[in-house]
Amino acid sequence: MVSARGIRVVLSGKEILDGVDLAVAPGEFVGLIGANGAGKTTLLRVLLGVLKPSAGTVSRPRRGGAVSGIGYLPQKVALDPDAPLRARDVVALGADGGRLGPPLRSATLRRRVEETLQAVGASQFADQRIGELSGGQQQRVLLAHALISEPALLLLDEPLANLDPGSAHDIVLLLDELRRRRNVAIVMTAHDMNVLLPVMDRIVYLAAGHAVTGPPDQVVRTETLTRLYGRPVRVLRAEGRVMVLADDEAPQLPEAAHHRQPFDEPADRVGT
Ligand SMILES: Nc1ncnc2c1ncn2[C@@H]1O[C@H](COP(=O)(O)OP(=O)(O)OP(=O)(O)O)[C@@H](O)[C@H]1O
Repeated sequence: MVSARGIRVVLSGKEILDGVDLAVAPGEFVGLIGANGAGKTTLLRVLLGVLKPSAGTVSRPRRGGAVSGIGYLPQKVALDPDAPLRARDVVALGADGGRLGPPLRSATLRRRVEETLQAVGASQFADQRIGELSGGQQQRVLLAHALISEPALLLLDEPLANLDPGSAHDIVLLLDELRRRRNVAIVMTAHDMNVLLPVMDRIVYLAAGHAVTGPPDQVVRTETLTRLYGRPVRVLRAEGRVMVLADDEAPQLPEAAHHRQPFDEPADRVGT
């Protein structure tokens, strides 16, 4: 679906990624996990093709001989609260982005918009102005915008940011259902891997410019992440949640829940 080999990215003379490999199969759910500044957005932009790596190769889904079929939801979407756009208009705007050939006829477009709004559970607020919607409702609309061109691959940059835990859980379940129903592959970044643990097939854990990839229970282990970070970390599991702490912080667990960890905004915050 998409594969990247030996990705190295240098920005303003600083090495951000080095030797990152990744391959995503159709219908697979991949979580791209890492602390602030670990390089998650950078890697997504490389996969999308808007950032050329300093070294390495990427192959992307093809449709009719041309590279196409990627839906992208950026981390920051500036939605003008006063824009005279209804949710359904925002979805329709995504319709022709990834397609080849003539634009969709209006009846076909209307039907597709309806179906996509329904798929993401946004039909009931389809006629409201986008600026009037809550964060979670907007996120559903933006997902529909990314989905309407029927991409084979969805690249989602922090789609759960600013959502309450209930809404985040709903969006994750929705994505899981979509990838099963449509066989769309999903690569999604997140700080807190916990919400993704029930659905992720694979994790790409980024730290110190490098990545480890594999099933979550193999990647999220003390010895694996200690090697990746290049310093001692401890993986703790409690009440079905996983936490990654600097080794010397681990015994002070209850306190650590309220303080920043040595890893600036660690990938998996305690108690979040
Ligand atoms: N255009 C740029 N020029 C120089 N450095 C950059 C540029 N874009 C990003 N960086 C740096 O690259 C590193 C990785 O940034 P990136 O946005 O990929 O991280 P991230 O894992 O997505 O972080 P976050 O979780 O905070 O969104 C950061 O140190 C950032 O400052």
